[in-house]
Amino acid sequence: MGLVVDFGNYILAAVVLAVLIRLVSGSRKPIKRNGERLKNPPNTLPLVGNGLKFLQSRWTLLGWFDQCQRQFGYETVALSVPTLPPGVLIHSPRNLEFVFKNEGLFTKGEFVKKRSWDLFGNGIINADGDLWKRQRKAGSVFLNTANLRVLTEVALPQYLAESVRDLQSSIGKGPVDLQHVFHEITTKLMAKMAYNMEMHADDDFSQSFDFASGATAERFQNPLWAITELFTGSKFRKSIAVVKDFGRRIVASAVHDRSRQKAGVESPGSPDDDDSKLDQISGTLIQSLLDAIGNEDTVADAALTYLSAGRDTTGQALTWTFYLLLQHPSAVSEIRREVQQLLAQQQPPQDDADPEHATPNPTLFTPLSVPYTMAVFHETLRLYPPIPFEIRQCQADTTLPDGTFLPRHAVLVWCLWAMHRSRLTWGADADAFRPERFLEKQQQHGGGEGDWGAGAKPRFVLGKSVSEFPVFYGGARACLGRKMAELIAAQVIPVMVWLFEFEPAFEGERVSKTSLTLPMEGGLPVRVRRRVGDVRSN
Ligand code: HEM
Repeated sequence: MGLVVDFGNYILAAVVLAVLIRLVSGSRKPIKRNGERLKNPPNTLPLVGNGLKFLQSRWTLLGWFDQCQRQFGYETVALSVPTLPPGVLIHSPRNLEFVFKNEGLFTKGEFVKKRSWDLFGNGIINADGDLWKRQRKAGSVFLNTANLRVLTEVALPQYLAESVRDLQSSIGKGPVDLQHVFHEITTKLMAKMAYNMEMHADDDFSQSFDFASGATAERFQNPLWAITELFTGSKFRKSIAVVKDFGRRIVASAVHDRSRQKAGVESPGSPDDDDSKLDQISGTLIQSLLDAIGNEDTVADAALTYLSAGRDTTGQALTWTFYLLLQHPSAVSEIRREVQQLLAQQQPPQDDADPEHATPNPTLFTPLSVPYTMAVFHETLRLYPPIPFEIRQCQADTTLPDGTFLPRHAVLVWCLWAMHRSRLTWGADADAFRPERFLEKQQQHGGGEGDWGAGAKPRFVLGKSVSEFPVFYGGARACLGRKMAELIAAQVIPVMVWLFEFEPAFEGERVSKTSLTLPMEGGLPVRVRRRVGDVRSN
C-alpha cells in the first residue's frame, strides 16, 4: 500500500482539482455500444467517476476488478477518471483476441509511455516500430534453444544448488523469506546469462528498482501523479538515478567484454566444461542489443526492461506457487510422487545414498517430464498473474467485436486477475486452486499411481486460448520468455518440494504490494525443515 497511503494528504486536494478540471474541460462524449451508453462499474461517482477507486491500494483494486467481472460477465463497461481520456474495461476473450490481432491499433500509447518513461525509457515494453523489432530480435537471439540448454544444464542447476545449500544451512534457525530465495535465483540467472554480470536480490539496484516499480505503478492509479510527485517524489527520483546508473554500468561492462574479446583475451578452461559453456553464452542479450541498437542509453533502457521482464515475473510466480502449496498439502504430495516416479525410472538407487534425501539431479525435470508440477505452476499463474493489469490506448477510431465504439485515444483496460477468475471461462470452481484443470489423462501401459489411477499418466494441457488465459500476453508482442519461465519452474519447484518441508511463519493472507508486477508484500516467510518420512504416506 506504501505510497498510496502517503498520498492520503493529497487526496482531498486531488479530488477538488479533479472536479474543477472536469468542470472546466466540460463533459466528454460517453462511449457507446450499438448506440447505447456503456454501464458504469460499481462505486462510480458523479464527477470523479472511478477516480477515487483508483487511489485505493492495489489489493483493493484487484478485488474491485474481480467484482466487476462477476457483475458484468463478458460485458464491456465504462471507466472514467477525471483528466484522463475516456476508457473501457473489457472482460470478453473475443474482444481481447481482437486487441491481440490488431497490435498497431492498440498500443501502449502516450498514456502508458508517459507514466513508465522514467523507469523504462525506450526499453522494449515502451518501444514501438523499428526500435521494438530490433529489441525483440535481440531477445530471440538470447532465448535461442542452445542458450536455453545452457540455462537448464549449467546455470540453473548451479544457482539452484547454491540456494539449496543456503536453505539447508537455515534449518533450525529463524524464518527464511522464500520470495528472496527465488528472486536470488532469477536475479543471478538473468544477470549472468543476459549481461555477464554478478547481481543479487538485495543489491542497491534491486531495491531501488523495486521501489521505482511501485511508484511507477502508482502513476497509473493517481491521475494527478505529476503534481503529487512534486511533493512525494524525492525517493522515486533517487531510485531512478540508482537504476539508470546501473543500466549504464551494464552497458559499460558489455563494451569492456567486447573489447577484451576483440583483443583475443579468452577465458581459461576447456570449451566443454560447464563454466566455459556458461561463459561462452554469458552476455548474449546485451551484446545482441549493442549490435542491434547503436545508442548506449537506449541499450541501457532495453537491458533494464529485459531484467524486469525476466527476473521479477518468474521470481514472483514461484513465490505465489509456494504460497499456494503451503495451503494445499495434497498438491505437495502429488509433486513428490511425480519426482519419485522420475527418480525411480532414471536413477538406480545407490547403496550408500538415502534416496529420500539425496538432492535429485535437476536436469531430470523438464516441462514435459513433470506435468503435474506444470499444472500447479499454471494454476498459480492463473490465480496470481505476475502482470495483473494491461492497458492499451487506441490509435484510431475502432469498434470492438461486441459493438463497442472506441474513439481514438480511448484507454482500454483488462485485468488478468479478474479474467482468470471468470466463471464463464473457468467454470464454477474458478476461485479454487485446482491444478487438475490443466491435466488430461493419457493412457499408457504400466503408468504410475496417485490420483490418476494405475495405468494412467497425466499430460499437461493448457486447454485455453491466449485470450481466455492471457498471462503471457498474445499476438505479435506475446511474452518472449515463456519457455524460459517454464523451464525454471520445472526445475525449481520439484527440487525444493522434494528436499524440504516449509511451514508458514506468517498468519493470515499474503497480499501484493503496489508494483508493475505482483510482488508479495513482506515476502513469504517460512520455517524450513529437512523432509522426513516416506513420500507415499505424506
Ligand atoms: C512467469 C513468468 C512471466 C510472465 C507471467 C510474463 C508475462 C508477460 C506479459 C503479460 C507480457 C506483456 C507485457 C506488456 O507488454 O504489457 C510479457 C512481455 C515480455 N516478456 Fe514476459 N513474462 C514472464 C517471464 C519472462 C521471462 C523469463 C522473460 C525473459 C527475458 C520475459 C521476457 C519478456 C519480454 C522481452 C516481453 C516484451 C515482449 C514485446 O513487447 O515484444 N518474460 N511477459
